[in-house]
Amino acid sequence: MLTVFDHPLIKHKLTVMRNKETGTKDFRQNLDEIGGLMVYEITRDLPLKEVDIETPICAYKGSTLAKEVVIVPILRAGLGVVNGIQNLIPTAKVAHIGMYRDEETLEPHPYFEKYPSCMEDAYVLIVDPMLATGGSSIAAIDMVKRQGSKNIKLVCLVGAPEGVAAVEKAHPDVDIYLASLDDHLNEKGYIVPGLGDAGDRIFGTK
Ligand SMILES: O=P(O)(O)OC[C@H]1O[C@H](OP(=O)(O)OP(=O)(O)O)[C@H](O)[C@@H]1O
Ligand SMILES: O=c1cc[nH]c(=O)[nH]1
Ligand SMILES: [Mg+2]
Repeated sequence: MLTVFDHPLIKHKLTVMRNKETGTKDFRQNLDEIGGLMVYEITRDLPLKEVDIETPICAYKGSTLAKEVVIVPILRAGLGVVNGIQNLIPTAKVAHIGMYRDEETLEPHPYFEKYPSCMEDAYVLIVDPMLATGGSSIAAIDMVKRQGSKNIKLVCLVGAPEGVAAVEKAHPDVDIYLASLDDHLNEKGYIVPGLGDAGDRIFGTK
């Protein structure tokens, strides 16, 4: 299932990010904020468990999160989405998947993976600002599934129709969330209109 968020705050912040005049600091800040806004909606289905506590006044049956939440950024650019989610879910654990896309072939190349021990039963959010051909996301979902995870969501900011179709075909059980479904990929595999190279804009490496 694909969900594209239609919210004025997300549209406003994404426009700031798309603007080529926006520098690293504001790019990162808006990415943080959009990540938080998206995750607030995405996590409506987070399971809760009942807990007995005492308020200063009386006994109370309350609710706490029933599952571990694991954020899985696809390095490097995915790191830019972690902070905004952790602000809302400070107990979330963070796995890391290192992956770069070959500039010529556009094939994904994994170079690092590290997971917490709770992956099998966790509520997993794979995060990356960009879903272009879908190769990196598909490879990351494959890797997370090899850890035994079943409850996986893919959270990206900007997606291309080609990438969405590829992920839906490879992993029909994984819900995809976007802030914007853009128009197409150009001949170099960049999303149009997009926001350029997200990793470079987050880390100032251009
Ligand atoms: O859908 P795809 O065609 O696979 O492209 C998307 C991937 O490309 C970018 O990463 P990049 O390879 O630039 O690595 P970086 O984050 O280190 O810059 C982006 O952050 C995604 O991970
Ligand atoms: O448009 C794109 C496509 C892949 N990776 C990016 O950072 N931007
Ligand atoms: Mg990059």
